[in-house]
Amino acid sequence: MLHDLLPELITSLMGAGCFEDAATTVLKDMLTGVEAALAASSLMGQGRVLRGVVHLRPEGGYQRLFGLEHRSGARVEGTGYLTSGSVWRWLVEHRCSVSIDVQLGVLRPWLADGAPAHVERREGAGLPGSETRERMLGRDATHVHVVPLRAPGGAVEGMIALEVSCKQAIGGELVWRGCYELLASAAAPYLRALPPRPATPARADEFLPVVGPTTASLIDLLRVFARQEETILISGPTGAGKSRLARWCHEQSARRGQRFETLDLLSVPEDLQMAELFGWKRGAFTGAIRDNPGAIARAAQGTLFIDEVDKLSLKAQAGLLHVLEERRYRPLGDEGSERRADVRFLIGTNTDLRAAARAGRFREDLYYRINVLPVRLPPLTERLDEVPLWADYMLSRRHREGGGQGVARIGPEAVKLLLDVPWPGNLRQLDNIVRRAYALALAERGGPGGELVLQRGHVERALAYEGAPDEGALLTQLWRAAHAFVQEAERRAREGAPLSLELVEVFRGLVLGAAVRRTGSREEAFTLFGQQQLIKNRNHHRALRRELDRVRELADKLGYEIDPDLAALLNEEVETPAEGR
Ligand SMILES: Nc1ncnc2c1ncn2[C@@H]1O[C@H](COP(=O)(O)OP(=O)(O)OP(=O)(O)O)[C@@H](O)[C@H]1O
Repeated sequence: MLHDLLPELITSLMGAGCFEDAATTVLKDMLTGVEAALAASSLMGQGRVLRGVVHLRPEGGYQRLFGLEHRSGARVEGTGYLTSGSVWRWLVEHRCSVSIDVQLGVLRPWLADGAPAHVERREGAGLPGSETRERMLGRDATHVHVVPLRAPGGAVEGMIALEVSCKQAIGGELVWRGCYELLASAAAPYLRALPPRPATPARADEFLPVVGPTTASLIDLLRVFARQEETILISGPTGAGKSRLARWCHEQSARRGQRFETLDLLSVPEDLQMAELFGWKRGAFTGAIRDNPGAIARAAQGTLFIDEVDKLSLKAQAGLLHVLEERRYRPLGDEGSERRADVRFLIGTNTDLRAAARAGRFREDLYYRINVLPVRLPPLTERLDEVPLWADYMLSRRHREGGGQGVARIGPEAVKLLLDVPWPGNLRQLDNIVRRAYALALAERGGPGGELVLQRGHVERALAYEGAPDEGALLTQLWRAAHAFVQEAERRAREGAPLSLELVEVFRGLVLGAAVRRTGSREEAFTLFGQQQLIKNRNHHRALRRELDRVRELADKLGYEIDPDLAALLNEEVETPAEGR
């Protein structure tokens, strides 16, 4: 009986040095239990135990995956075995074990300690989709038993899946006798707390030039995920490297060599999201003067990375859900039948999608559909061991690009300083700092040349620029604001109340207004933009009022609630001091 194995299991777990040791221990016991149950049943000699897999995936992303399988009479490690996203969802919600008849797609919940609940769920959430079933059958699994791994508060943070091949039991009863939940509870604290086995030095490459000790196990996991066809959800703060990692996943997948497309939803106005995704036929909407294939068609046979997925409108979310489930889509304005979407989807976000789903901003079903293989890329401050490596890589790249000879390296004091920066902009910010520091070092030396060492002073000065907005980023933000403006104008035009182009000039008023609020002085605000002459003639009050009138006019026209700071400014400006002429 599995019960009898418990004391020995705990002793072994106490001696385990890493997650993989603990996973091996508990899987061995469970697989032995399944074998014994099969042998004691009427199916004796008719079924085979295939493998067990431990998944550790607390909220936020997968942390570990480990499998043990029977091969030629021996148990060997294997990791590429995923269970079903919908079963995971079911487990999180119901927190009890389930067994799945893969062929029939029947899911049977079990009560604690192996008593089957008398419910057969043939419909609704929890049933593995047909793709998942095919994948499981493809590796011979006809029956899967899934046991939750719980955190102390009861939340499910992982699962153990045991797979059996027994064609005779399809549609019938495969008996999972034993107390798998008990063993899982005993093992859960060790599985959650033990560190991963020290990873073999990760291979850096052209697409992922740095893999530090902290992310090595995450990258190993992602390498396994990349080879599947399932959707990977990459979350992480802005600038952490999600887009580059998505590209790397494509290069690790069977689709490498095919197209890799990115659809960054931050730069696509809501009205055009569906069109950008699915493409359109000429005349599908005003301005559609020729056919456009759309991102899915452009990525055909390859990979499509949809970044900032949380920016999708609810309508476009429904469209994406359809294409993820049915693998079919139709371009806008196309009267023909739906087209097949032969694309592997990778999804990026820097927000908490689960929270967005709870708040009703993101469809829950879509969240679960894309949350099959979630990974969280930590902020740079959680992987400080990578800072010197990335800085070194970025510096050498810059040096090479600039035609520099010899090596460029970072002095030890400069490295120390880099380790103290909070890095809100993550790798992107680090790259900017390194570029600036390099430019300063070059300027100091009087131009390019041979070997170069970045000193602490260079980095200090580069960091001092941080408060100042990067010109490129500023232009990008203006570009996005322009899109938002045009989108609003389009909406109004459809309603027969077009916005006047004059109102575009509202931006000047907003800038001056912001300057007044920040400096607390009209004079300082105008001086900031070189308008001393206006001040001298005491015309700046009138100029400001004119500009702010435009802002007021736009605010009235749009009828939206405006930022309280802006509202205060507009009210404050009603009275204007005496002016010159
Ligand atoms: N694998 C990489 N190789 C080279 N540079 C990288 C890599 N990953 C990140 N970087 C650096 O970090 C910057 C940000 O990376 P990336 O655009 O992938 O981040 P992100 O997480 O997708 O950001 P956002 O959420 O803002 O889209 C890059 O422009 C580059 O300077």
